[in-house]
Amino acid sequence: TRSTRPQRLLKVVQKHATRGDPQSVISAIDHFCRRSEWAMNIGDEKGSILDSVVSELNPEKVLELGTYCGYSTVRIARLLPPGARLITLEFNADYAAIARQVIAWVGLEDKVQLVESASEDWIPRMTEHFGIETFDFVFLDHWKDRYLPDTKLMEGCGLLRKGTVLLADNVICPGVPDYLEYVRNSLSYKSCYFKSHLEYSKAEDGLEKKSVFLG
Ligand SMILES: O=C(NC/C=C/[C@H]1O[C@@H](n2cnc3c(NCCO)ncnc32)[C@H](O)[C@@H]1O)c1cc(-c2ccc(F)cc2)cc(O)c1O
Ligand SMILES: [Mg+2]
Repeated sequence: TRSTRPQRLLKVVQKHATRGDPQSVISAIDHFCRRSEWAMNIGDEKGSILDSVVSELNPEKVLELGTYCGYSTVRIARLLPPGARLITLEFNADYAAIARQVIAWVGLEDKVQLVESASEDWIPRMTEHFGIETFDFVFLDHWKDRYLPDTKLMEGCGLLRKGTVLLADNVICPGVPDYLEYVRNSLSYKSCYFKSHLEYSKAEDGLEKKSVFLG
């Protein structure tokens, strides 16, 4: 049977990227998605904004919702200081298998823990299973109708502290209207919008960065 797009993306990484070199993996995936097959990675333009938010924050404990093929996982993990940890949740077994191989290719397994599970099942287990009380940085890039319920779940589980930064992809395209309305009107967040473009496209898209300042 025909291979899947994530399988073809992994082949491109294994053929064109250098083991242990995150930048070469990022470049190989971006080239493939721009020139051969579009895929829903954050991409290079929004990815640079993600890089600057992570670099400025220097987080120790990071949560990513929606791994897909691991492109943003690699972008984030490559910037983390020694001892920092990134937990990424992916409930599709096929995508998780691809992402594990991409993460292994760049040699970032010691910083990244991929949990093959739905976010709503694992957010409540972060403390007892990983000993994580609160996260410093959360990247949301999973189903768009799950950003708001999962944010409320993280609040309810006490995983967000004063200063925790949440960064959400696709706030314009495909869009996350309920999430935007909530975080822009809620008194416990201040937020800013980074205007950009949909990955590998000229369509408008953007990232919304929120920092929790009232615990
Ligand atoms: O739909 C988009 N992303 C979804 C990502 C889903 C990934 O995350 C995984 N996932 C989903 N929910 C959960 C979950 N928990 C929730 C469910 O229990 N727990 C764990 N993992 C979860 C999926 O298995 C996938 O791996 C998107 C679309 C466009 C787009 C724009 C324009 C177009 F024309 C077309 C497409 C651009 C983008 O950047 C996009 O991110
Ligand atoms: Mg996205």
